[in-house]
Amino acid sequence: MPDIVFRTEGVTKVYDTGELKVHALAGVDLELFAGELAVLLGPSGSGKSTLLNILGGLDHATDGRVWFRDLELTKLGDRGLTQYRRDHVGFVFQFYNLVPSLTARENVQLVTDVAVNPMRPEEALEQVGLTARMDHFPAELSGGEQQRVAIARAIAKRPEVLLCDEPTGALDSKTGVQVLEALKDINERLGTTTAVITHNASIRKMAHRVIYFQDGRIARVDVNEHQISPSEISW
Ligand SMILES: Nc1ncnc2c1ncn2[C@@H]1O[C@H](COP(=O)(O)OP(=O)(O)OP(=O)(O)O)[C@@H](O)[C@H]1O
Repeated sequence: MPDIVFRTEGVTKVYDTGELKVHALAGVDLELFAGELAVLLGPSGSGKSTLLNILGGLDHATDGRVWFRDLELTKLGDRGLTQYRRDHVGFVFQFYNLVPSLTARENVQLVTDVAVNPMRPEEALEQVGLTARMDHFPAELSGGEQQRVAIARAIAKRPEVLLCDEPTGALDSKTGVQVLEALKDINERLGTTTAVITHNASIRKMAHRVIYFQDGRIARVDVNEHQISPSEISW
């Protein structure tokens, strides 16, 4: 039996913007397994970010149920979700959201200063291959390096899950591959369950499983028997 980290049952999400109701998720049943690297693919507007935000406790489902291990997220209020995010979830977004006036090390330290059992900032930056750049400011780093600082910041609190929304969306192929290598390394070395949303179909080749979205539903799940290394991916 696989060790299940996330389970969703009939999750729906309706955004009510007054005149218009947008059905972003229309009944999603999904399991994510401990230690896997799952890639979420699908057309723009198919609901990928909405689901990731619900799994990460950034948003509430309209209906249905979501569990992280034994914790039912759909029973939690805002305070419970904040605690859940703080204790268990690392996020990586398309834009790195680093503090420009702080060095790489200090950006990571913002998290390690308040986490319960964090790595040292130096250790987190070493995990993403940035030991030599720890005292650089974001403006002195390439886009890929800045994203790796953001990944170091996300993993420094040793989260059980890492949720990534278009982590290479702003990067060219070469720097994007370095970011994917950092994610793969963390998944393998730390065993962090990782979900990656992307528009880039070639990234699916490094995943254990590929989850295809269509119109707010999961259209298909493929198991990838032979994952290739990010260095063999280009776009
Ligand atoms: N805050 C919001 N208010 C209203 N509608 C929203 C909101 N957020 C998302 N939507 C709508 O919900 C649907 C699903 O959006 P979502 O961002 O989850 O899709 P996605 O698959 O991640 O798309 P993309 O690949 O473009 O990021 C879309 O129709 C989108 O316009």
